[in-house]
Amino acid sequence: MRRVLTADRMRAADRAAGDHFGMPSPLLMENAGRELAEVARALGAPGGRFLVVCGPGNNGGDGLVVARLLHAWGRRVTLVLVGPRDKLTPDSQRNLLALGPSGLEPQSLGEVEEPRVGDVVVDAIFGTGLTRPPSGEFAKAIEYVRRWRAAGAKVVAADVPSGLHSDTGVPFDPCVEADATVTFGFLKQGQVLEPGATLCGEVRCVDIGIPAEAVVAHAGAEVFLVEEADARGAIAPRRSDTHKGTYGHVLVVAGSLGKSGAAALSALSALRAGAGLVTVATRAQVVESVLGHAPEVMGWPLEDRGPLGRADLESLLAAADQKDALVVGPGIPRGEETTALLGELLERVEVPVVLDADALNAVSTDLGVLRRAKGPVVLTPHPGEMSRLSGLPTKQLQKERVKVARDFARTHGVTLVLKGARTLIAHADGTVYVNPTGNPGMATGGTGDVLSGVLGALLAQGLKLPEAAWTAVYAHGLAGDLAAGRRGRLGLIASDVVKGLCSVWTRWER
Ligand SMILES: NC(=O)C1=CN([C@@H]2O[C@H](COP(=O)(O)OP(=O)(O)OC[C@H]3O[C@@H](n4cnc5c(N)ncnc54)[C@H](O)[C@@H]3O)[C@@H](O)[C@H]2O)[C@@H](O)CC1
Ligand SMILES: [K+]
Repeated sequence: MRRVLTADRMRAADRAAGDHFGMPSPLLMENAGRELAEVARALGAPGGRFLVVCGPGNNGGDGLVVARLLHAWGRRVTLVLVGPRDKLTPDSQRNLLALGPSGLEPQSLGEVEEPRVGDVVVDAIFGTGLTRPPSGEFAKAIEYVRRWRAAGAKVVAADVPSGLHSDTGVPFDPCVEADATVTFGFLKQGQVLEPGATLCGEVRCVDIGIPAEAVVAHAGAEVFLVEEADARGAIAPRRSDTHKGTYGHVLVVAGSLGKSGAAALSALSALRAGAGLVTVATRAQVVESVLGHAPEVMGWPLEDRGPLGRADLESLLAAADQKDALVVGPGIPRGEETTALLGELLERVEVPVVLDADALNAVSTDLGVLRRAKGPVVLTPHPGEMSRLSGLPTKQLQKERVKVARDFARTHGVTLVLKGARTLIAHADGTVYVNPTGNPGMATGGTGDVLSGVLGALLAQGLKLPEAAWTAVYAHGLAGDLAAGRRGRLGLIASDVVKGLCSVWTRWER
């Protein structure tokens, strides 16, 4: 797990480094500038030019250090300073002064000779201090950097590409697009969320002397980026003295006429994610077609009677008996009584329950049912379903995914998996995990059913929340990545992701 900070928490860590750990800000800036200069140097072609564009804040100060060092290393440097000189921060003023002996004089944007292939642009206009849309000469400078990149120069951003909001990952207009971003001390939220992650290019987090102890732990407000070792480490190797009972029995409540495939995908994925046994509870008329897709799955026929309602409760409770986890929702027939049915089911079932698809739409009409749950509950909405759950327009919630996911998980005492590029896993205690795996090829029908099955299987095998959730999401995304590696993204379908799961386990068993 890598800790991910907001701009506020990063500022607090910077301050603490100076106040309590003997690392004052000028020293941090020097370290930051040196690390950045080294990355820039490695990115440039021999004999290439370095264009360093500095803004008014400390991010610009980092750029001034870069200009001084690259010049001292014998490189050709062009320096641009955007904004009034007398408004520079004290640390930046100091570094402007330190440029004196080099004879480097800041130029204006219009004077600069266009960079070419092999040249490097160092973007030090804005960092974590950007709070509003860049305008005037700042916007113009960002447009120049974008143009120079289009002309073939490599762009390396200091801390954050200028124009990107370092908390939300949402860019202002305009925003720099970088080939690499060198970030200082700790990852920032905006670098691990999309579209920020893409705008950053390759992110390198460098040590500038801020000790981990300078970051104050904030229970319930932490954000972590999940890494492969975490997910891999959560899956215990199989012991030889085990049997199918060891690996849990998942009940999948899913499917209806025309949607038996959703049930089959979820059930099959649960098996492919290691569940010992999987039973699908579905309307009698579709049981056989579900089993037709997967002979390893068992069927629990529910009397045929349209949408799921109160009359199905007893049969579902009987089906849930002796099960280790439930997955409810993929392709279920939803009607007026479905919400009430789910409420009663949650109230009486003690094992973990994954709510997906139409089960989410059902609970969104009465969120109170979540609080009545006896066991742990995980919800796996895509942004459209999240919009119904939260009452927020999709566009708005996508701009503040961390906050929306965290608030929901806390308020309702559940684990929430908010799907989409960089799926978030928010736990009831407020901790948020960001998943880095997955690709746009997975934007295709049925991949959500696969995720719910994997999650159900891990819960049935005894993984606890939130670990089960971030492990399932990581593995599911990696399965999609490995499948896309073989078949490409465009034609990827959910069944390929199911097969990809096996590639994940082989990779992890090695
Ligand atoms: N504080 C520290 O100890 C360190 C800070 N570092 C650097 O400092 C950066 C943060 O510095 P700052 O907090 O000074 O902020 P920035 O350098 O990101 O710049 C923001 C400055 O521009 C102003 N501003 C914000 N939005 C604007 C807009 N749209 N148009 C015009 N002006 C705008 C702000 O008032 C602020 O003065 C980090 O990203 C990092 O690069 C590093 O040097 C490491 C150490
Ligand atoms: K920057």
